[in-house]
Amino acid sequence: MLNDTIANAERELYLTLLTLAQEKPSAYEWLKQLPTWLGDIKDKANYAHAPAYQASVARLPNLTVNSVDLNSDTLTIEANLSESQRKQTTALLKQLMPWRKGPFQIGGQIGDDESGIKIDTEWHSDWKWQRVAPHLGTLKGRRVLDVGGGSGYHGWRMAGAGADTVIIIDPSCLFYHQFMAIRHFVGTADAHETGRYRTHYIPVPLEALPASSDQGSQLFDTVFSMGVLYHRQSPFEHLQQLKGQLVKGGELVLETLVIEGDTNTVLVPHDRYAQMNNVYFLPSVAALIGWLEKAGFTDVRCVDVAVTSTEEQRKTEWMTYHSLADFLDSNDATKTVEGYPAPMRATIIAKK
Ligand SMILES: Nc1ncnc2c1ncn2[C@@H]1O[C@H](C[S@+](CC[C@H]([NH3+])C(=O)[O-])CC(=O)[O-])[C@@H](O)[C@H]1O
Repeated sequence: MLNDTIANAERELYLTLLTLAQEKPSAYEWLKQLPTWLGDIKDKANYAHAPAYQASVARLPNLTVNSVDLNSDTLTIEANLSESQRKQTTALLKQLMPWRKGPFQIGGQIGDDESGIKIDTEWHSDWKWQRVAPHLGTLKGRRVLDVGGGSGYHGWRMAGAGADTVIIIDPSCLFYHQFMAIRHFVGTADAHETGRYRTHYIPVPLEALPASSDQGSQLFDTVFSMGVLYHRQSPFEHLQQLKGQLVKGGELVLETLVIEGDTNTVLVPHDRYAQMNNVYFLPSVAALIGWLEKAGFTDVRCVDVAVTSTEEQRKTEWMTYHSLADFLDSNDATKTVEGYPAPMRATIIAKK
C-alpha cells in the first residue's frame, strides 16, 4: 500500500502530463513510461532501501501548516509542532540522511529555526540559487525541467519564482523520497487555483526521457542542468539531450565545474577528482562556451563563476560523511587532495 503523500504526488504528475498532452502529444510518450519509472523506484530488487524510505515518508505526521514560503532561502514550512511531533518528525527525516541539498525548515516561523526543525544540509543550495536566479529570464508561467535536481530544493524555488509547472528528474531513490518528505509538508501550497500541483518529480536520468526532434513537440521553456555535466562521460550527448527537451527559443541554464584556461583547455582527471570517482570533463569557461555553440545553442553567456567554499559545502548534523574540507589539500586549499585545481563552478545561460 502506498502512502497518501507519494500516491497523491504521482496522481498529480499523471494528471499534469495528461493535461499537457492535449497541447503537446509528445507527453503521451512520457505517460506510457510513467508506470515503469514509478514502479522501478519502489522495487526493492532495484533499491534495497526503497521500502524503508517509503515507510519513513508514510509515517510523517500531518501537521497544521500555517504557511509555506517557497521563496525563502531556508525553504520554510511554518507549522505548529508539538514536542512529540518534533521528535517523531526529526527521527523520520534523519532516516532519509544524508541530506545534501537544502536547507529546509519544518515547523516554527520563517527566520526562527529554533522553533522548528532545520534540515541543515551539506550544501547551501540557496547560495547557488542566489548566483543563478538574477540572470534568468522570467520563470513566470513557464514549464521548467530541472535535470539532476537532488532533493528538489531548486525545483521548489523555481515554483516559488512563478513557474507554471516544474518537473524535477534525478535517478536517486533517496533523493526522490527526500522530495516526497518535503512534499508531504508543502501539501497544496505550491498548487494552482485548480488545486493541481505545480512541482513534480520523476526518478529517472535525463537519458531515459523520450526525446522529440519534431518541431513544436518539446515540453519545456526552461531547462536547468546544474552539477550534472561533469558526471557525464559524453558531454556533447548531454548537451544534445538537454536541447532535445527545450522548445525553440527556450532557455538552458547550465552549471558545472570549470578550470582556468583558454578555449582549448579541458581537464579529464585521471582517477578521482575531489575524491569523486565519476568526474569526466572539466572545461575552461571559454571551452564550455565553445561546446554549447558547437551543440547549436545561441546567445551563450557565462553569468557567474564561483570557487566553492567550505562554508557552502560542509559536513553537518544532517550529512555526517566527509565533505569538501576533507577533499582539499590540507596545506593548500586551492588544490584538491589529488593535486587538481579546487572546485570552481560556472553558470552559463544559452538559447535554443
Ligand atoms: N544522468 C543523469 N540524469 C539526471 N540526473 C543525474 C544524472 N546523473 C547524476 N544525476 C544526479 O545529478 C545530481 C548531481 S548534484 C547536483 C544537484 C543540484 N542540481 C545542484 O545543483 O545542487 C552534484 C553536486 O553536488 O553539485 C545528483 O543528485 C545525481 O543523482
